[in-house]
Amino acid sequence: MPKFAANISMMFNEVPFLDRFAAARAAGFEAVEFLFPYEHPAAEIARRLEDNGLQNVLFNAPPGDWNNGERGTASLPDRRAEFRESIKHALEYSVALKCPRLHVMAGLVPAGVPRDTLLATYAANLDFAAEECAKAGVKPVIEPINHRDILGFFLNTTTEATRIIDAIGPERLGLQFDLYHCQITEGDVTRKAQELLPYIAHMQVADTPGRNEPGTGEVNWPFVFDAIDASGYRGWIGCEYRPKGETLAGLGWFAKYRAG
Ligand SMILES: O=C(O)[C@@H](O)C(=O)CO
Ligand SMILES: [Mg+2]
Repeated sequence: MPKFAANISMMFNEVPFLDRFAAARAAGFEAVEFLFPYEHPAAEIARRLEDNGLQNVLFNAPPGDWNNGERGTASLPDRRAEFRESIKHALEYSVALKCPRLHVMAGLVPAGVPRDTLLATYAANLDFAAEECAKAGVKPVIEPINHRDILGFFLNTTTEATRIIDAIGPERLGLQFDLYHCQITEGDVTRKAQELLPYIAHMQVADTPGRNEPGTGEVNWPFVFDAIDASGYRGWIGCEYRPKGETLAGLGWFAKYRAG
């Protein structure tokens, strides 16, 4: 049976962030993921997890100035010192939250910098992240993102991602396989999920084209989820979607997967 984690950056926005843990648990989730925990003390988030019997399975390293459009610093040559600090800061949270995966975002391609320079920076930074994460028992992950949601993002395809993962070592760096981005950029999501299994350390889903809950768009999710399960994937699948209406009203698809 596939295991689903609620993405509480997108789901349960009816209540403030710290109250979304209880809301996710009440809806039948045993795990949560979110983009960024840094506005809240790690101890407070740890308490919410504990109080609600939830695991935290993924969050992102600090992405630079998110509110001003930045989407990660891992490929940016002039941000290496900041990148290193961001990984150390993230890992303090990983340890406190007992979170096994850390998403490291590549960043937006800056004008006038050769792609080779960005790639060399990306590789060096990911090697550093892998080293630091390993000491904390965490696996860093990278995610190819489509150009519609994040125009100009450095990492767009699973082929680019697996190339860099092979260079760093698949045991040190994993693929965050977001089927929503894959469906937009590449398609063939079921085959991709099966073929990329050796690289995948986390999955995420949303229906296309609207990025809403499974069943609101073009993908046959029961078929895809059955195939993922049959492939032997036993990791978490994050529900990284914007509910079309109320979060609870859109959880019909989840009824057959919820615990208990
Ligand atoms: O798919 C996404 O958008 C996210 O997983 C993310 O981490 C950054 O936007
Ligand atoms: Mg994603």
